[in-house]
Amino acid sequence: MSDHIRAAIIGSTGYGGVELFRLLASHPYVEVTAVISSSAAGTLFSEGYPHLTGIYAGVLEDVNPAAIKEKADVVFLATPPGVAAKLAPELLETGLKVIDLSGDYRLKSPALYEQWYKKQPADEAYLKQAVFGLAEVYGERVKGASFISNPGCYVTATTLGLYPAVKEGFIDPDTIIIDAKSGVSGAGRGVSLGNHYSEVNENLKAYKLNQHQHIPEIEMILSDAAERPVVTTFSTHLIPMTRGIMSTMYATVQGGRNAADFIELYRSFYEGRPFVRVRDEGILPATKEVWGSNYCDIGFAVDPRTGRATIVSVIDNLVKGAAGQAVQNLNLMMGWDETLGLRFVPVYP
Ligand SMILES: NC(=O)C1=CN([C@@H]2O[C@H](COP(=O)(O)OP(=O)(O)OC[C@H]3O[C@@H](n4cnc5c(N)ncnc54)[C@H](OP(=O)(O)O)[C@@H]3O)[C@@H](O)[C@H]2O)C=CC1
Ligand SMILES: CC(=O)N[C@@H](CCC(=O)OP(=O)(O)O)C(=O)O
Repeated sequence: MSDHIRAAIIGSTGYGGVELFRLLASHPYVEVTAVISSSAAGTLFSEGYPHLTGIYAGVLEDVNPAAIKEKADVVFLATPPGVAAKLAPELLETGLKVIDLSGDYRLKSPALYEQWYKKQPADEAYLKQAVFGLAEVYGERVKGASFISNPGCYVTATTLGLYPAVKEGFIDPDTIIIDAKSGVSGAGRGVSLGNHYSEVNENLKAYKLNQHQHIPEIEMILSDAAERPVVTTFSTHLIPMTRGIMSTMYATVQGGRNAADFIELYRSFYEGRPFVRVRDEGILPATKEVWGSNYCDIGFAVDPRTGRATIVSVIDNLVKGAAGQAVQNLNLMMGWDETLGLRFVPVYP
């Protein structure tokens, strides 16, 4: 077990990449030795991100696997879909450890990836090699791995909120409906018509209904929990805030369980996992309560009149939904305490 490593970030000019930099900059065992850009190499990192003035004096570097290997032991890919599919094999072949934040290695079926992402899938041998890092569920597999595929942001909030109830038969998996909402940083730093200020401000929009690329990833995890195929309705909405995801999930309760039973199950399932916090009965979490942190907070309401449970799960999309969970996975990979570099209180208000 090593106690110091050097990290490179590809896609550092994006929101996921710059959030990785923020977290790694205060990690006790990690030094960021390269920030990489495919379009702005040679310019100062702080030029695009003035909040880093006086914090990181280095320039952005080219995407060159051999050169990255000279400077780093682990590389994070915070790049758009399709980039890691091509780049990760080359990075792995140099001997680098790789943590990919994109969706390129999450689905193990190339055909399924092509269907939902409309892009050329990664090589099947590398798809098999990538360990899916939903840390609180598959953390044991992450330990000692050298290639991690970090889960999607919506997927993290949703499946941490559903997995114990499906696994233990508290809800009927065939009745699940997921209503999810994200802040605009979930769409990355690039500007498009759908996410500029006057389109988003004072507005609430549903998008990608029945077509969201996270649907097969959610179904992969729920099917694993149920030990049979599960399909689900998953609806996404864009809300006028910067960070945060709330997944509100509805399902028919089995076995007459009440909210107290759910709370007891979840507290037991996530015991010893410091980043999942289960609210007391009658208290539902809000996105602001996890803002800037690696927490996933979960609350329950069970309606005896309808026989349905409502599960509310919140995360910060850029932390637990992306960079924070990637750092958590690095900690698990390296055999370190999973909270290293992530022990901070949410920003409030
Ligand atoms: N935003 C979020 O909340 C979450 C994002 N993700 C995933 O993480 C990844 C990054 O997302 P996000 O940071 O939001 O996106 P951004 O659009 O903000 O950033 C992506 C960065 O990737 C770089 N890039 C683009 N093309 C290439 C290429 N061919 N080779 C190398 N680098 C390239 C660009 O930088 P440059 O031009 O400088 O190279 C760009 O800044 C995506 O796959 C996203 O789906 C996952 C969970 C949550
Ligand atoms: C608000 C918003 O647009 N969010 C993005 C989340 C994208 C993402 O995180 O993509 P992958 O996890 O698939 O890499 C979306 O809904 O597509």
